This record gives sequence, C-alpha cells and structure tokens, in this order.
Amino acid sequence: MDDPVIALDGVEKVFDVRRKVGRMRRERQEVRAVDGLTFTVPRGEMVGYIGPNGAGKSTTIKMLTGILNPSAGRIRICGIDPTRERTRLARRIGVVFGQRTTLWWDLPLRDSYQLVRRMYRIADARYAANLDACVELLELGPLLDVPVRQLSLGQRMRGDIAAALLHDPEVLYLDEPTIGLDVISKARVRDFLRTVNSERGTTVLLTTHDLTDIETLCRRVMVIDQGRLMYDGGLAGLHAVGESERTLVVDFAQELPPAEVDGARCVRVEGPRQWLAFPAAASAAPLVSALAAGYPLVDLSIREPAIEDVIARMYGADRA
Ligand SMILES: Nc1ncnc2c1ncn2[C@@H]1O[C@H](COP(=O)(O)OP(=O)(O)OP(=O)(O)O)[C@@H](O)[C@H]1O
Repeated sequence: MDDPVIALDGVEKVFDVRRKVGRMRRERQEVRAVDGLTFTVPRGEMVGYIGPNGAGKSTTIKMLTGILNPSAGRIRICGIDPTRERTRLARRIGVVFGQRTTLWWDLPLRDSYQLVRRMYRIADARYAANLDACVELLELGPLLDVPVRQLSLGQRMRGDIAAALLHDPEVLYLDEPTIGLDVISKARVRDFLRTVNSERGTTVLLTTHDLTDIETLCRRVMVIDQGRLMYDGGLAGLHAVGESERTLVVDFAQELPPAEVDGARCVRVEGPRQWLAFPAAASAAPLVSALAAGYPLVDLSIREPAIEDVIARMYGADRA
C-alpha cells in the first residue's frame, strides 16, 4: 500500500504568550494549541477536520504547510518534513484560507494567475489545461478581467480555489472554504471540490463549521478540541456518539395539537407550523410518509444540527 500522504505523530504546538497581570506586570503563559496529535490520511481521501472555536484547527493546518513549526512530534506530507523543506513542499500542496485571500487585491484574476504560474514555474500546456478546467467548472470566465477587490466574496473564493490548484497539488488544505457564502455559491464550491477529489485524486483536509460541507464531501471526519483528537470516523458515528438530532419543520393546513408520529417528538408549535426532532442517523422518509398519511401536510423542510451542537452533545455524552 501507498504511504499516507499526511502523517502526524505526537504533534504538539505550544505558544508562549505574555498576559497583562494588574497594571504593570506581564506574566508568561503557555497556550497548548495542539496537544499530541497522531493521525494519517491516505492518498485521495477527503477528510473533515472540525472542532469548536480555538480548538487548534488553523494551527494544525499552518504546521502542515510549514508556516508554523511544531514544538514536538513528527509531520510528513508526501514524505516531506514541512519545517525543513517548506519550499519543496509548496509545490505539492495547495492552501485556501476562507477568511483571507492569496490573490493580489488590485490585479484582475487573470494577472494573479499569471503570477502564480511564474511562482510555481508551471509549464505552459499544463497551466492552460488547469486554468481552462477551473474556469469552466467554477464559472470564472466573466470574472477573469475583474480586479479582485471588485469580486463578491463567493466569486473571490472561487478565484482563490482555482489559484490553489493551478500547479496540480497532491494535497489541498481548505480552511473554512464556504464561510460567508450564499447557498448557491456553497453548492458550486462543493461540486467543484468533489470533482477535483474524484477526478484528480487530490487528498483534501477540510475545516468547516458547516455540517453540510462535511455531509456532502467527507466520509471521514476528525473532531479536535483543546488540541486533542476526540473522534476519528464516519459522520454517522459522530451523530451516534453525539446523539444528535435533525429537525423536520412541517407546515400543516391549519393549527393542530402537537403531531404524534413514531420516531419523532414535537419540540415546538407556532400556528400551523411544527418542529419535530428525530435522531440524525435515522432516515426521514418513514416520518414524512406517516405525516403525509395522517395529517393535512402543506410543506416541509429538514434542518441539520450545527456542528457545534453535535460536538457539544458529544462531550456531554462523553462526560455522562
Ligand atoms: N500565534 C499565536 N500566538 C498565541 N496563541 C495562539 C496563536 N495562534 C493560535 N493561538 C491559540 O491557540 C489556540 C488554537 O487556535 P486555532 O486558531 O488553531 O483554533 P481554531 O480551531 O482554528 O479556531 P477557529 O475555529 O476559531 O478558527 C487558541 O487558544 C488560540 O488563541
């Protein structure tokens, strides 16, 4: 079998911070952002990397790119030590930070891409083919001559993702790639990532607060909290551990007493609208059939639990 593309063994990152104590005094304090992380990711896998705010996700990604050095432990990306060979590694990886752009603010996308081409010394034919594919799949054609500063957040994000892929990286790190995007832009970005992963076999590590990103893209999810790996497995398992629930929001033709159906419980009633909670790992289909058969159903939608809720419940379950 191939060696894993991403391999961490006992990785730690401790920041030294100075905190103000009283009016004059400053005290040194250690912040253990990453605390003994060990995991591997095989080639071609797309993994969700989630956790609450301040859990250590961005710090991990920065270490995997070589921007930050680990305080302890061993990291290998495509067999390369990011700390020692950051430049060699840069040719093999692509990075997208949702909160920041790597594009040149005053330049049109087309010129930014030319700079990327020169930086990575991408061969002409390969550059043209990759740019064409990105332009088509991310619908960038009409945007190529627009300065980055004039792009909407969703357009800029698509531009950033294309920039990260022009040099054919084997590994792609995505830090909140759908943050702040509208529903259509999110769907477009997800479709694109799925295509890149399946057609190019790119290994992807994805951090997000959006559970739908994980559900549509990742079969494996890792949860970290306080720098430690708390869960590594399928999304269904995460729901089971967290005992999380989805909510069916139903509109009836008139106001009714709380609906009674097997496998769900009514948690809220507002006029003709009711909220029915059911286990996230269960199928909604039998529930919908039972409601349609027994009630004057007008409309319905399903709400997914937020990752924070799933994780909060998971820790709750852990402590119980
Ligand atoms: N350069 C730094 N100096 C000192 N402390 C830092 C530094 N970078 C991160 N930290 C601390 O390390 C911890 C982990 O931060 P990190 O940004 O990795 O979390 P995160 O999981 O990415 O959070 P978020 O979801 O909010 O982006 C936090 O306590 C943070 O305050």
